[in-house]
Amino acid sequence: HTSQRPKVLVICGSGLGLLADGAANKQTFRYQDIPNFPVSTVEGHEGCLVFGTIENTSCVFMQGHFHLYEGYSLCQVTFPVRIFKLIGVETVLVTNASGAICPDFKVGDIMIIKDHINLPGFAGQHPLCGPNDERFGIRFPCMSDAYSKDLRRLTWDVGNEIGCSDFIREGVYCMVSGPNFETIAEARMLLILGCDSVGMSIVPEVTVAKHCGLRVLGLSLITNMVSLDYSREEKVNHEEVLQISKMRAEVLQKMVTMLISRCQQQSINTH
Ligand SMILES: O=P(O)(O)O[C@@H]1C[C@H](O)[C@@H](CO)O1
Ligand code: HPA
Repeated sequence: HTSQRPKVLVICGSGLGLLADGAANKQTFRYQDIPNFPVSTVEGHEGCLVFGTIENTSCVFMQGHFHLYEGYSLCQVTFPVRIFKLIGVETVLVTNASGAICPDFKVGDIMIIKDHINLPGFAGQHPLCGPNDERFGIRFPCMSDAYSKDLRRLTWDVGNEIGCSDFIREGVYCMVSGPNFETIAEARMLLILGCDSVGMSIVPEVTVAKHCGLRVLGLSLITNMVSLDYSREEKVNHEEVLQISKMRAEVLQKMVTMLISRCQQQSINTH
């Protein structure tokens, strides 16, 4: 149904579907119309695939991704990554919303993901469990360099250029299954474990992407401060998460669009 053969996949997190707005020649498909594709069940995830071009790079945007808490298996959650690998994607740019564990972070910060902690993976909820399909990758993939150093460096440069270096951070993202937000004791544990932010997504997709040799960049928008203190009165909710995503969507879209065109100029992604 499309003649586009994207080289870049952008996965849009909660409230970040607008990231596709920077693309030209758009062609949109609803997940529900694609055979065997999961559908989005969460507010802030439109459930559309948008094909388009940025400069001369063919891209596909997933407006909405899938979560364990929706009842999907990790095989279903990561299914699109494998599809796009087969279609010819070489680079995956994942975005999501997360809560800050690092007390120095502020709401609205954009965290470049340097590394992650796969907490569900520790408990056996891992997308690579089961027979290994050698066509995609090896049985025991290395995960110590999941997030491309080149792309992280480029993100800092682009961030400086568009004047948002004040709210760019770099850190460790921890995935929990959700759907509840963390208890204070859990948040304190995550701080001790070395997490800078916590969320409910993208680690399975990144793991599968790395397994099949894709280059990965992860950007996590800090939408709330996670309570580490019993005396703190504020309570996090999804509406607040979506409100902050909306507030930063435009700048993130600018960043993502520039990153993709710079990648092409510097031939970082599509070699
Ligand atoms: O971008 P994601 O989907 O990771 O966003 C977070 C996790 C939950 O889906 C939701 C909670 O507000 O936001
Ligand atoms: O505080 C949070 N915890 C888990 N997931 C999240 N997604 C956005 N904020 C949060």
